[in-house]
Amino acid sequence: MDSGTALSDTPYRPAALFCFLDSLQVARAWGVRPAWAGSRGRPVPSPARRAARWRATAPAWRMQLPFGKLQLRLGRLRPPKREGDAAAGASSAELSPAAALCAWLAENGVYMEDRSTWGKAPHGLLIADGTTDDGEPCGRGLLAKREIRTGESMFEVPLHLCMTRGVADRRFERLDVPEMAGVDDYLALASLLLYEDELRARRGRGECQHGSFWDPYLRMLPRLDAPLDSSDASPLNLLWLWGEDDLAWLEGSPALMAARLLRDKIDREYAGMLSGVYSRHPQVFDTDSAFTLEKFRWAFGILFSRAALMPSDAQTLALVPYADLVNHSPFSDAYIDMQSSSTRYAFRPAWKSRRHHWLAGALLRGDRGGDHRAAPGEYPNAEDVREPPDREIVAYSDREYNPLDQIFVSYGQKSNAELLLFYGFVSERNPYNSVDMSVSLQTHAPQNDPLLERKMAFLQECGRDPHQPERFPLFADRYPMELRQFLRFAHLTEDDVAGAADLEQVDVTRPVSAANERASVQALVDACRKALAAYPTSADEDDLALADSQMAALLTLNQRLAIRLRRSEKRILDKTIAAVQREFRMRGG
Ligand SMILES: C[S@@+](CC[C@H](N)C(=O)[O-])C[C@H]1O[C@@H](n2cnc3c(N)ncnc32)[C@H](O)[C@@H]1O
Repeated sequence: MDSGTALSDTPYRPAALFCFLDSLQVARAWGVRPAWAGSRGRPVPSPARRAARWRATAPAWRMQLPFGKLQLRLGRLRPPKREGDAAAGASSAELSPAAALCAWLAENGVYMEDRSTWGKAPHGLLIADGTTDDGEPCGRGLLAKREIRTGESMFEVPLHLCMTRGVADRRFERLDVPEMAGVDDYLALASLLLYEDELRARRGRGECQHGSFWDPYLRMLPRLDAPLDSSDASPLNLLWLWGEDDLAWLEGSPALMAARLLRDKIDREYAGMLSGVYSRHPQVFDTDSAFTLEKFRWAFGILFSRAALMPSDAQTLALVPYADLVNHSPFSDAYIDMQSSSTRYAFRPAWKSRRHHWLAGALLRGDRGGDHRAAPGEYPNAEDVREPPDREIVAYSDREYNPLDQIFVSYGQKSNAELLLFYGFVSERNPYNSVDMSVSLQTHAPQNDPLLERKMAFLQECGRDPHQPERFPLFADRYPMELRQFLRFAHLTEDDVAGAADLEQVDVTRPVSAANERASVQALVDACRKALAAYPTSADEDDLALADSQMAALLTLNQRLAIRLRRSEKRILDKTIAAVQREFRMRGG
């Protein structure tokens, strides 16, 4: 290199993660919606606009009274009863988790029927236990039960069924833990999840009568101790929860460090809660069983992989039963959001079990149906802590679905490393896959670059820290022009800036000089080669390990995921080298 400035060899640290680590506010810090939200960077039509589009294109039956010929035709379309259909009359303990969830939704005002009724289309979805996308297992998912049209609302889940920050605040206020109102949203929601999950577990052990209001939802959540590669129980298998043996398969990948940092951060958050709120209220937070470090990690894993931050109201972070069964497709434009309720949901004993509850309560003069063993903190219907029923969570379909097609939403435009870190899977055909490249002025060799001081001062004026690396994502088919501009800037020589009063006058948005262009291109190629050399295996070896069925059969799920991730990163680095060199040659370099 002909200048003293160069690409830094600082280890990769994903910018997004670092913002997150600073504040724990994943989505807000990223400036994007997290788990669910699609179309990052693109204008998002409001739910009202989508609803209007849906109404405009809605089939006639959507507007009609729920009887007549059309009703009969729809009746024929009905698929056979499946596990996900609410099994009338059975108690929730006898039902499969999916059926119990559907029954609970129906009891709480969600329209789950197969036939249309006043102003309501038939419920369009069913829960499938083992789904796949592109041949890869996705765990549970939602399938279309009938044809679903573009723009149609696929489901509506009332906000009063969701776990939100507001619910956590009200819940812990009633438990006499006012400090919870002052902690971060994620910490409050994780604590609520652990508290409710302990009620569920105690009910399972016969230690209390009702358990949690969210019992059927909690039963559906993946667990840390569910066996990997199991088809019935779903394991929570996010990268940052992997053991060191599995992480070692990611040597060379930036994701390895990201996983360790995230786990350390969560562990520190736990230590903070343990020495603060939890230890001050031992009667609420049992740190020997319900609020252990392992369970705290589980709760954060659930929040990262399932909680939704609503695009229309970035303040609302929610665990949304049922909606969080939709799997991700990077090709989907659908996302979940919140809107004013289209139905008058009400807390009233209108459904069978509630009517029974209310009747029994009335007969026993307010004894709430004779719940003899209600444990402290047990709220059978949790009505006084739930959100008001004036809003609902919806997702509008971005395409047509045929019966039994799996429906998808987008969790956002995420790289494979982000998908593995926060969701536990890698997408083979992910157009948003990227590898971050770190570049900086090399401060340890200032004597070689007479312009180094000026360059550092200039970066500082631009609001950047010259001692910190700048990170840019490399995609398979593109990289940001800002990366080239930074490299041109880093490699400016005195000849390049001759005649310019200050560095600002040098236009790095286009080639500055032949030598500068050669140096900056070479720096990028060298950085990619260095990143490739950090992996202990080549892309060909990874391909072979996955393609050879005998070798692949010897690998565990996590080993396969690790190989798929690092192979996808190497492909990007290879393609970047080829593209940069081609571009340089085409410009006559
Ligand atoms: C919001 S949940 C979706 C429901 C989930 N499949 C379940 O069994 O409960 C997100 C999780 O689903 C799985 N998932 C979602 N989309 C996937 C995909 N395209 N491929 C593989 N797994 C996927 C991942 O395990 C992820 O952590």
